[in-house]
Amino acid sequence: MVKAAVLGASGGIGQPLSLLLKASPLVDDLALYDVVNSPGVAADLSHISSPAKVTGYLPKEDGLKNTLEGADVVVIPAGIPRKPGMTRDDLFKINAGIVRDLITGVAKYCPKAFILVISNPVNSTVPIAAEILKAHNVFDPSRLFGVTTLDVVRASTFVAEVTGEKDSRSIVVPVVGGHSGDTIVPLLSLARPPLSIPTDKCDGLVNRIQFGGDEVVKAKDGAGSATLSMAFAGFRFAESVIKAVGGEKGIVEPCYVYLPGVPGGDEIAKVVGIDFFAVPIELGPNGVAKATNPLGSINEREKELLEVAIKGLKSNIDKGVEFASAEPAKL
Ligand SMILES: NC(=O)C1=CN([C@@H]2O[C@H](COP(=O)(O)OP(=O)(O)OC[C@H]3O[C@@H](n4cnc5c(N)ncnc54)[C@H](O)[C@@H]3O)[C@@H](O)[C@H]2O)C=CC1
Ligand SMILES: O=C([O-])CC(=O)C(=O)O
Repeated sequence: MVKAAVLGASGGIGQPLSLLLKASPLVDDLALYDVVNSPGVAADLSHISSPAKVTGYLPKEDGLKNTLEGADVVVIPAGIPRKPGMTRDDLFKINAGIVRDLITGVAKYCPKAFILVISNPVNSTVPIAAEILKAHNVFDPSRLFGVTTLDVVRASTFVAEVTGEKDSRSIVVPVVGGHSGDTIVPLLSLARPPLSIPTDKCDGLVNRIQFGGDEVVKAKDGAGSATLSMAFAGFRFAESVIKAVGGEKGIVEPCYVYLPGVPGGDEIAKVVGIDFFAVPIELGPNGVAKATNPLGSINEREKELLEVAIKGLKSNIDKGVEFASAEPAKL
């Protein structure tokens, strides 16, 4: 039995993500939570002929508790998205409190669940989540993930556009660091199969992967940011976690984790000098089975990108940690 919960299920990401989870044979029970419209989304999805039972809850009448009790996987796309001219950090003011309160619910009602944080700024919302879980004495770093899969998906897609590869799924690019602009570090030198792209084109590609989110924000022109590609990416990551927990071996997905607390992470934390960082993670029955370190063999250009990313991440992480200790949840 796998119960998945989506917090922020009525939103631009929440709805298509919930659709993909409902369509998945790997999910038996799907609980949807939002401050608006979640019973409607649940009623709609419940007519789909797939195994998952779907329920929808609002905050009233213990909605968060009912959503989370018994949940194995909790996916969190709740919060406001960007408009043109905004950075992800501009979302902190509103989304930090939303994530803090939802994670407090997770700590109380399903402390052993795998938690997948999509809400931006991921660089800061994941440290907030960690602090809240710590405060409740239920923090298991192997079960808390910042979802950076969209960066990996974009890397495959954009590289394929340059190389002419028809099936972008066959291109795997490790993307490390964080999830915003120059904290995103695509490691093209470690792509599989190896790439033969001229250096000048590499710089353009790296920039497109780092700022791919801006392309969508600009094109949507005030109506939000990536939702459908994020639903695809979020589902891919959730499915990977569910499969690994179910015993499937060899699943590796880059994601943003608390390095000192996960197997193999301590050494990488020493190299980068910060605690939260995305690296390729081998998933297993308990979440993170092993953090892998691709940084030993990167090229000089990538080392420069890494340095910039670490600087930005440091302040994003500190901001999240400070917020969580200054403004503990009121729930
Ligand atoms: N990690 C990533 O790669 C990506 C992250 N995002 C982020 O995902 C978040 C959601 O984006 P969209 O779905 O486009 O926004 P949206 O505005 O369409 O949907 C957000 C949903 O969250 C709900 N919500 C707000 N406060 C809530 C609360 N306290 N409890 C439960 N639900 C609540 C809203 O009612 C709404 O339905 C944004 O912060 C966005 O920046 C977006 C794309 C990629
Ligand atoms: O750009 C945004 O604000 C949404 C996001 O995180 C992405 O598309 O990568």
